[in-house]
Amino acid sequence: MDAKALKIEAARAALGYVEDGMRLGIGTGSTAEEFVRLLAVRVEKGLKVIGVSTSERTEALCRELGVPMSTLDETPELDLTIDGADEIDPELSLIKGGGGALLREKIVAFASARMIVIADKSKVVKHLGAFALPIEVNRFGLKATMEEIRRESESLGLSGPLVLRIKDGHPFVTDGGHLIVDASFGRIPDTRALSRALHDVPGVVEHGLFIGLADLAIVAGSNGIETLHPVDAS
Ligand SMILES: O=C(CO)[C@H](O)[C@H](O)COP(=O)(O)O
Repeated sequence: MDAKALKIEAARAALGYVEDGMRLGIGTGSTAEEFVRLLAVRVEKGLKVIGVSTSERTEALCRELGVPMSTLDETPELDLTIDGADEIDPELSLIKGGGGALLREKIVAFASARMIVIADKSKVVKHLGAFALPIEVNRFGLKATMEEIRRESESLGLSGPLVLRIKDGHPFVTDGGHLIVDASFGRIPDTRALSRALHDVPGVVEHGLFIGLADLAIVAGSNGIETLHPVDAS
């Protein structure tokens, strides 16, 4: 099975957790998009849900396919969020933001009673950090912010290139109007310490470490679907 087929299988399995009447957070990325396509088919057949999207891109797809949508302001408490991830560790801590939607994704996940991550098996790792950590930053004072990120991360023994994300020859701009810096730290031994350190930098809006948010990961591999629960590392 190719990666797309695996994403569809993970999305299909996640649909089994969606119940009539649910308020659903809907993620961003190619796996989340497969989920939206399958959800739309169920909605057409009569499933009643209301969605809150994590990006303009997802919002547009949901509306195009007829999934009823709300906003987080109208619907501030959600039953379940289903979203993809760039990396998933055994605690179900995640790196997210490969698609640049990490801020809204985190706000929506926090507003949800449960979060289910859907992915193909290649996203499952022992330790987070091989995938460059996306950090959403304010445009103002970009260089000073990058310098401060460097200092904070070095104080934790982390180093590596910090690269401003570019798309089509221009800085990538998030739905919130911010920029993304991708930090290639390599293995991140203490994700909580790094999260705190990054939040100490005033120009950092949010980062792509999702710690303690995911309740379940549904991963699809060549041997089928696996359902992963967080392994307590404390
Ligand atoms: O965090 C994300 C977007 O900000 C995505 O969920 C993540 O990048 C995974 O994307 P894909 O399903 O396309 O591999």
